[in-house]
Amino acid sequence: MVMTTLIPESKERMVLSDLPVIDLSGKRDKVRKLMVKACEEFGFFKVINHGVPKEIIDNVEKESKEFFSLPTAEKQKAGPPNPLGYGSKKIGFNGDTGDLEYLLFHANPTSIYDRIRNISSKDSNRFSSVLSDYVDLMKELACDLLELLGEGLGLEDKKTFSKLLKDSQNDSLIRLNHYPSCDSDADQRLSFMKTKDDKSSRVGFGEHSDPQILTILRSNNVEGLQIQSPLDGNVWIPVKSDPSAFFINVGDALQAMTNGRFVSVRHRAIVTAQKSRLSTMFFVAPSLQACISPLPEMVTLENPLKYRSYTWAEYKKTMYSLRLASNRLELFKLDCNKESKDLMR
Ligand SMILES: C=C1C[C@]23C[C@@]1(O)CC[C@H]2[C@@]12CC[C@H](O)[C@@](C)(C(=O)O1)[C@H]2[C@@H]3C(=O)O
Ligand SMILES: O=C(O)CCC(=O)C(=O)O
Ligand SMILES: [Fe+2]
Repeated sequence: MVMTTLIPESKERMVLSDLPVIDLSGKRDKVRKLMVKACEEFGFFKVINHGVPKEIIDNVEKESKEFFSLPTAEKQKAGPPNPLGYGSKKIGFNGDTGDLEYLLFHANPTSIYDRIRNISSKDSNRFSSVLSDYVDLMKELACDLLELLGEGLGLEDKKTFSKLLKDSQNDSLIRLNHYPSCDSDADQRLSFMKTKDDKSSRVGFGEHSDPQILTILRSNNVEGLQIQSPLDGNVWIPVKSDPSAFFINVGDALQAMTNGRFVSVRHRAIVTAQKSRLSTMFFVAPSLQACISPLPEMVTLENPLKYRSYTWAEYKKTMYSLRLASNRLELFKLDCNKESKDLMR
């Protein structure tokens, strides 16, 4: 099992030798400890030996590649992004743009099938069944990870997190992103940014944190994902692509439930490659009625209550009214000093 730590380069600057890699075939008690450490330090880790069959992963990549190569009019049959459906360039409702196209669905077979059955030039049954199989496996993997985290944190109910996903009304999503290669005509039109080595690159998906509990990301063999350094918000750490692995990130809801012990990592996707990039995200979300609030065992005198309770529906309403880069969870933060004083009274 590989697990690396921060290496101080100088007093002012720290560099990350590598990001945490967790081998899920390792001993359970070691795996859960490493996962908790990774969620506290980075809000991000990679999992290997995850047990998801390569064939299923390859099928998703093949089907999404085929879908994104269809004529625009065909892709649009998956519906305008309202917010679910097929979207291109526009992200959300508040003026965010990026150099990508995407499919965004509720992660259940009926929603997936309903969205893609109208795409006549594609075997939509096959596409739906490949995605549904993938979603089933993502749910299984996510439940395992959430239970490991519950155990690792020593929660009284180890299934606190996984129960939210097991709820039949869960609001989890599946997203397929396609970032065209740099030499496309879109080059001329899109916003540019400077990377660390001063090379120009395009914004694929701008910086943000994921609002949900946990995200499981997988991409083809093309770089692009970056996470914000936990030590310096101006430093972006490139994540080396690994198509055989999954990348896990903590979302805002898990940060809130752990009362800030786990960090919802800010991340972004940039486009520098000469090859187009395909990524698939499974976002674990509770039901709309679920109440998200810091767990009692996460609130201590040293770490007083940081967030107010909210329903997932309330959080979604807020997030859709804001820009991609906004720090949504800040709006649910309590005045820690005031709360501690109240507790002491
Ligand atoms: C600009 C937006 C797009 C987004 C909803 C939002 O108003 C703010 C959060 C965005 C995000 C980021 C993570 C996921 O990709 C996503 C599906 C989500 O749940 O929150 C997107 C939303 C979206 O693309 O609809
Ligand atoms: O495509 C990627 O690698 C990241 C996309 C992302 O962060 C998202 O869709 O929320
Ligand atoms: Fe994201």
